Amino acid sequence: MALEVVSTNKSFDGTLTKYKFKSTALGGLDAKFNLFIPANAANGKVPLLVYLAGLECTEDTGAQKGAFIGPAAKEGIALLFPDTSPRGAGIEGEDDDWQFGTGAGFYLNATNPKWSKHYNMLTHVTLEIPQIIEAAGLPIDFTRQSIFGHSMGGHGALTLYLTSLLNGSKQYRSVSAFSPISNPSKCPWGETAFKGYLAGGIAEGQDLYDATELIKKLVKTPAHVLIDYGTGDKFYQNGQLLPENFLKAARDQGYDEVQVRVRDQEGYDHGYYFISTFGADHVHFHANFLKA
Ligand SMILES: N[C@@H](CCC(=O)N[C@@H](CS)C(=O)NCC(=O)O)C(=O)O
Repeated sequence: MALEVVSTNKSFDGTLTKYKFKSTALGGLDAKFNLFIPANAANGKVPLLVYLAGLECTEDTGAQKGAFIGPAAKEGIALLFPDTSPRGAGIEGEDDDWQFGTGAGFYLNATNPKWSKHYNMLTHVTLEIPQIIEAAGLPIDFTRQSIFGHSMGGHGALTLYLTSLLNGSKQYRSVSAFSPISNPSKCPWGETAFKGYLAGGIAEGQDLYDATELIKKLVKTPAHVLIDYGTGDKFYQNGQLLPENFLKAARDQGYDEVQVRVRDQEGYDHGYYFISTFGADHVHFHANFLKA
């Protein structure tokens, strides 16, 4: 697994590099990711904040439009931007619908044989990319990782974080999300994904990949969660996000506002003008834990 440099750009005194490699987790397809390394990495390894983007996005979306790089450079934190799905698997129907298939990997490991060779974004993000970065000798301290994301990527960030608390690996110190799909087994986006990718359908998704269900399984485990969504978001209004369900489950589980904070931001929509407004806020939230 060799890492190939596709492009490099200086940004905020650090370097944003796009890499490409042959991904085993994605069935041998080429995979790309962007990695921002701040200038202070010249003095030693730096913590990592992983950003997962939403439907139809790529490894470039968050890097170009999120306004995360400046705040991360100031805090001395690296940023990792993976892609949102395998590319070019050639599976029948893969490109028919923007909500499923290409650009819509949902950060899970598929168990439906039709998708399971390629659609393994969970392993790709949590294991494969960290391993390949470490093997390349890049100055990242993987014992200090946090994760955030948007929409489908907010779902990914929440489920990867909560799973890492449940399985005891504590891979991520904190999680935040913009407009996350918070209860996917109860909304059309999540139902379509779970029915398509998982042999066990919605029941399997509800058990393994639904943030609202996962937080119900946590007992007295300290958590650090921040969520922002906009009240003018049409996907929120149409019941795709359901942040209230997640909030209720968290409160029922005994998490107070310090541990699980869900903020409704008046009038904001689903797009990157909203995300970039609160981008620095989210980076600073994670810096508290990554630099503790
Ligand atoms: N194409 C979709 C919208 C897709 C969309 O909003 N994608 C979000 C993630 S769920 C996104 O981040 N898009 C990229 C962008 O806003 O730059 C529609 O027809 O409504």
